[in-house]
Amino acid sequence: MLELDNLVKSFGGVVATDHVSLSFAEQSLTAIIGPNGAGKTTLFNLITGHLAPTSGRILLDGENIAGQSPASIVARGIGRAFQIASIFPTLTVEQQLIAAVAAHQKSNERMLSAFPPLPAKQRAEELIAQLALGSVARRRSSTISHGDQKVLDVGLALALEPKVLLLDEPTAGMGPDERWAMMETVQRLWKTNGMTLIFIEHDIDIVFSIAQRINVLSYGAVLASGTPEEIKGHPKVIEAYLGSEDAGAAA
Ligand SMILES: Nc1ncnc2c1ncn2[C@@H]1O[C@H](COP(=O)(O)OP(=O)(O)OP(=O)(O)O)[C@@H](O)[C@H]1O
Repeated sequence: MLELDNLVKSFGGVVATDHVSLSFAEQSLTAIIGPNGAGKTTLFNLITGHLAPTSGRILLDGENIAGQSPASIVARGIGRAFQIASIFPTLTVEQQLIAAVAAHQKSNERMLSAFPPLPAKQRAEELIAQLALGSVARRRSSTISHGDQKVLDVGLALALEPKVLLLDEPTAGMGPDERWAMMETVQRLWKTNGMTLIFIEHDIDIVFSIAQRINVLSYGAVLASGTPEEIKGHPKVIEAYLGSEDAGAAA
């Protein structure tokens, strides 16, 4: 349903995205990995409309959305978690989710008029339960843990009911236990909400245990794409990315 076709993005002489062709099946869970500077975030910025590609197509359900504005791409169902929980530090977790749900319902008013949505508060409560944020729901977001703030960021993206959700390093800045808890939450949300989820992650253990498919980028290009088993045994990946220690483990 989401397909990148020969996508290229150059910044002057730097080719950050080098003829990338990838497809993401509906309701799949895919990780994007690669060394620093491999072009992972650039790829997300192209998909969300924050960057226009130099060439190539981004097909969502067959329609080319490459170069459209971020707002129009969000409206088409591609969401992304940003660090927005910290932008409204005086609002509680619950207030932020209610505001996000209400804003989404407002923007879809005409479309939804035939099917009245749940009241925003009720939908926000559902999200709080899914996000396991019940114990902090009435606290200002500036006073909750870094991990909970990142979960709230995911929830604010989910309030827009995306078909495709992009998460750029959801576990960044977390300790090991918090990382696994975060990824369990992400996995649960993915299963419950029936969406296509694509995440960038540096923690290889998390990637191999959670992702259904893994795309490896190197110097902007796709080095390998496959299931965790295929990627673990891929000679180019072992050589360029996993290193000799993991090569031994993967053998
Ligand atoms: N706005 C920009 N202007 C110029 N060069 C850029 C810009 N954005 C990214 N680049 C370059 O494009 C390449 C890919 O960067 P990108 O941030 O996409 O990599 P990444 O894989 O996300 O890295 P990291 O893991 O460090 O976040 C790098 O060489 C980077 O310097």
